[in-house]
Amino acid sequence: MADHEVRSTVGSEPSGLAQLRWDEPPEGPVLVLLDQTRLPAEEVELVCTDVPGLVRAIQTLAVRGAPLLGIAGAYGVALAGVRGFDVQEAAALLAAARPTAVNLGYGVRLALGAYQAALDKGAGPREAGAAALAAAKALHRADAEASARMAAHGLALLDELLPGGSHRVLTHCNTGRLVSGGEGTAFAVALAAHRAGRLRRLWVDETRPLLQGARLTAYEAARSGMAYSLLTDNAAGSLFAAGEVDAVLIGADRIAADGSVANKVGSYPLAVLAKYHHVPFIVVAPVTTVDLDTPDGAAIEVEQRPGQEVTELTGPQVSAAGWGAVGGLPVAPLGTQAYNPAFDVTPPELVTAIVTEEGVLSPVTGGGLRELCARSRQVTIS
Ligand SMILES: CSC[C@H]1O[C@H](OP(=O)(O)O)[C@H](O)[C@@H]1O
Repeated sequence: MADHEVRSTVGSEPSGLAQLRWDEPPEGPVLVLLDQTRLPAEEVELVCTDVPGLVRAIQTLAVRGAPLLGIAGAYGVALAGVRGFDVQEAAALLAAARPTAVNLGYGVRLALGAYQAALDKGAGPREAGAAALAAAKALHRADAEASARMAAHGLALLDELLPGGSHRVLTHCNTGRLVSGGEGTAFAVALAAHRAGRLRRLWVDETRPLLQGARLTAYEAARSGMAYSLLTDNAAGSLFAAGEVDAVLIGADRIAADGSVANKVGSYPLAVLAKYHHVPFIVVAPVTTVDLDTPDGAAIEVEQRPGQEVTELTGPQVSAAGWGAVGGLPVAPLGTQAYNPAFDVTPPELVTAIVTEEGVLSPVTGGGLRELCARSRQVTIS
């Protein structure tokens, strides 16, 4: 069950609503999400009281973005545990909600492992649920810390690569606080550059078809005070040709063992443009987005989404018809078939650097990735 509770409408100042928070009202524990399908028009909180409601929120991108999906997945297992639902079934439903972002499965497994370990030590279901909740909260904190460290590493890299000290950065999709326990991944680097007085402009790809750039990155950029301009995805090429892009900063949903990067569809063409125009193409992602069990880009499952998201002008929304029901403005003849992959894959040779909380990997090699992951500290559950 997931109910909309309008807590605020968008004003000039951020409402301060958290992108995701655990709450324990008298009627029982809930997971509260800032519904990203309603932004930027409304800041609406979605209150999830059970796992099917959270699964629908994930599938309709009310909650989205790899790191935050991991956190939401962990809280989903905790919600099942503390409310006495079937935790194994809940974990399976959550892990299958979206296939590409590896963080989702990671978060689910982390909380499920804590739940099972508590049971193995003789705890009852409620205590085990509390252990899963502690794991989810620990992941939430760890991601916020990772975001801050990525921002610092990323800004240092920009300063090293772009000595002018006034960076024009292009970004794709949305990678700010709406995808993270902290200030995000790629957007957090741009924010750090802005705060340091070294961001001349953020070029924001609108990111068709769900417009995460226009709706969400512009929303976050506007509130940060940085100079930014929105562009249609197909205008990016002319910006490169005009010499207006100093670097590309993007996030990731899954990084394979060879350094191939799955990210929002439209990322691969930017990597080709960056290569042709000798512009750094920088991926910013926490180590939890690296999947050493997936050997290469061809092995990454790319989510295929409903064609209506292309043939109608709107984002997905939850409705009586369930997730994926889209009530938009048709922009193509009725019955038009659409190709709508949610992601594409960029090969490592087109990636200048991968910035993680453990440091920067450049050039991108499988060995370097494994070494970086080996440095990563496990999430400590207090
Ligand atoms: C840094 S995670 C953000 C990542 O997630 C987005 O996908 P979606 O909006 O479908 O969740 C996109 O790939 C971003 O780069």
